[in-house]
Amino acid sequence: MSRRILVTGGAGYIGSHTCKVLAAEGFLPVTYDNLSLGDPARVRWGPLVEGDVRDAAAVARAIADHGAEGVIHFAADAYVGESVADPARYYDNNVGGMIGLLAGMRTAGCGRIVFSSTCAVYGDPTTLPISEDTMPAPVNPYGRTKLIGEGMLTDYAAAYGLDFVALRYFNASGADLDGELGEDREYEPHLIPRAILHLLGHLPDFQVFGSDFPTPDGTAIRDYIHVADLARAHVLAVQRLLAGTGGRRIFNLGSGVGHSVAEVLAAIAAVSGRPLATPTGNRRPGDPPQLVADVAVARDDLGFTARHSALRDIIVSAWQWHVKTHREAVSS
Ligand SMILES: NC(=O)c1ccc[n+]([C@@H]2O[C@H](COP(=O)([O-])OP(=O)(O)OC[C@H]3O[C@@H](n4cnc5c(N)ncnc54)[C@H](O)[C@@H]3O)[C@@H](O)[C@H]2O)c1
Ligand SMILES: O=c1ccn([C@@H]2O[C@H](COP(=O)(O)OP(=O)(O)O[C@H]3O[C@H](CO)[C@H](O)[C@H](O)[C@H]3O)[C@@H](O)[C@H]2O)c(=O)[nH]1
Repeated sequence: MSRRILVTGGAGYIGSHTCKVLAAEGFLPVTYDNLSLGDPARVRWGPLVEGDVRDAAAVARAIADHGAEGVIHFAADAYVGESVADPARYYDNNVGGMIGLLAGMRTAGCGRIVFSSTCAVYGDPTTLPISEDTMPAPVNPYGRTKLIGEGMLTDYAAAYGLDFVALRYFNASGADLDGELGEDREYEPHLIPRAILHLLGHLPDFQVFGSDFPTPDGTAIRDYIHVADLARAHVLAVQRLLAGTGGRRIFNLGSGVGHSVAEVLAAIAAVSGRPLATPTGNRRPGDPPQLVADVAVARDDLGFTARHSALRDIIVSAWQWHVKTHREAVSS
């Protein structure tokens, strides 16, 4: 029988891609999602349990009913700007979600978890690339809620014997290499899908947020990692926990290469074959100038190296998926 993993947020972007890879690796992913942002149509590789991670009793039931041996916890709110405007929502869902989930796991006797953390825990670091031993100093409520989540894992591990792997992703991007899944949100805040939706005529007001950063071309630099690579890293983390070979660890997940907003837009124009006019607006509050991962620890300890995260590969997969899914707006 396939080993079962409860995947909170499995109806979302990274969660659904991870369920697909889990199934390909012989696991049965049991999606646990309240569908606040998720889409049930993306739950195709295992059952869907509709529920909220803040509901400890429902989490415990889902784990027991499905015999889950571990949890991958994606369910959260994850927009930096929204977290600044409405921190209560973030503390409620992201910290409250951790409280409920970990309580439910304890009740059900499930002691292994892979946690979606973020490079936002680092804030605005001065030394690049960013290694895991950089002192966390988040600059927005979203990053602070994720750092609290990491702290809870450390404390629960010490007190209750929980085993965990926390993965600090840099910029998740791209679409499933078979074209089955992609990045599709009701409100889309991220650079690559926004630029593509703009080119396809679905988003009129696209602009570059700031060209006065202390970077070579003045636009902000990020480390983009393909969602297929992220998904594979989660499977490695789960396998590590199930094997009992050294959890309680934190890993960066990135490509190790930084690209500026201007470089990303040039790549989108090249892949699409369309000129992309890029008006420049103000900086977005809370955006650090540069975030690039040091990937050595994930490579040497987790055995993870990004394979699909060359910028062009990311853009090609995203472009193809959006063209297929959204098509051209009638009047662009
Ligand atoms: N997208 C990125 O670039 C990025 C970067 C770093 C970290 N992360 C983290 O990865 C995780 C997944 O991100 P994503 O981009 O796939 O987001 P997403 O919004 O596509 O998916 C989140 C899913 O969680 C569900 N959910 C939210 N609150 C819930 C709750 N209380 N109970 C049950 N389900 C709930 C939503 O319905 C949705 O399906 C998040 O934890 C996010 O913080 C994302
Ligand atoms: O329309 C847009 C959208 C974005 N940007 C810029 O493009 C870069 C990347 O922005 P994204 O919104 O795609 O990604 P972020 O780096 O802001 O966010 C990512 O990193 C965050 C941590 O800092 C969180 O983890 C978040 O979930 C994750 O998507 C930023 O400089 C942003 O200002 C634009 O210029 N125009």
